[in-house]
Amino acid sequence: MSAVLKMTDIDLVRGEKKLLDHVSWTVNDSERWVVLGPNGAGKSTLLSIAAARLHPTRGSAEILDETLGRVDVFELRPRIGLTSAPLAEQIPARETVFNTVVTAAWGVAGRWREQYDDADTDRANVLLRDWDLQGLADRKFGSLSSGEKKRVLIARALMTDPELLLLDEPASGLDVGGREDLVVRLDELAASATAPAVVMVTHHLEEVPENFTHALLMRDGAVVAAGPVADVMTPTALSQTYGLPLKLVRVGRRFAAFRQD
Ligand SMILES: Nc1ncnc2c1ncn2[C@@H]1O[C@H](COP(=O)(O)OP(=O)(O)OP(=O)(O)O)[C@@H](O)[C@H]1O
Repeated sequence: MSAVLKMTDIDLVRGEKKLLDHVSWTVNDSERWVVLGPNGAGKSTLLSIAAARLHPTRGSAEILDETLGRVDVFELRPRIGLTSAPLAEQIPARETVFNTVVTAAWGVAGRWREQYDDADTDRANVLLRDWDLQGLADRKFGSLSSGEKKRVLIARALMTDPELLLLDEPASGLDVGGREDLVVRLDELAASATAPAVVMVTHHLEEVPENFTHALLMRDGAVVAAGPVADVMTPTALSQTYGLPLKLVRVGRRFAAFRQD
């Protein structure tokens, strides 16, 4: 077991505001983490540091054995898969599904004059098959349903065969059927011994796949609790995180939370 992510005493300050406050967190290569916390808790900010898109103001962030600030982030980023709403917005609506996936090999969002070799094409085709997208390869990204777009973006994030996969609210905006379809697919990924380490930010406990192993709870830029799901996903820790009394319901190895009156 080795660490793919090691944050030590990280602060991130913008103006007067501390977006992250003394955050220490380690993710090992076989782990699948969910990050939970109320709006504005700092989840996306933390993920942006893990994705080598933001630097901490203080503290150290080691990503895949490289230290942020001492590494060329353009060499590091292809080793990290990322999906997020801002990245999705960069995909041109007229781009095809195949090109949306394959262009991740060059780290660009729209195909232009880059050359792709057979290995790139083969990898993109495997991912389209794995994510049940082969029938949509020639469709324009902008014409897809929300669920199809989410699958394309995850396939794209996996294009470079990353060692760390970061998913920022991958199921946002999906209906129950779309959510369940995605949760099952993410669960299969989480259960796979060949999958990279996974970190997923979500607002909804129902979206946590069964095979996710660890949870990080955040509030006001700070860590409330971090560790194995069984230790961390408790009514007490979740109530503290969200600032209201919560009842936790377990269905098998899935969760839901409701206000405790
Ligand atoms: N550049 C910035 N300057 C000042 N404040 C910022 C900046 N970027 C983010 N923030 C603030 O930092 C806080 C944390 O934002 P972040 O997006 O990380 O939270 P989050 O937990 O992902 O929230 P949500 O669940 O609503 O997406 C928010 O209060 C946000 O307004």
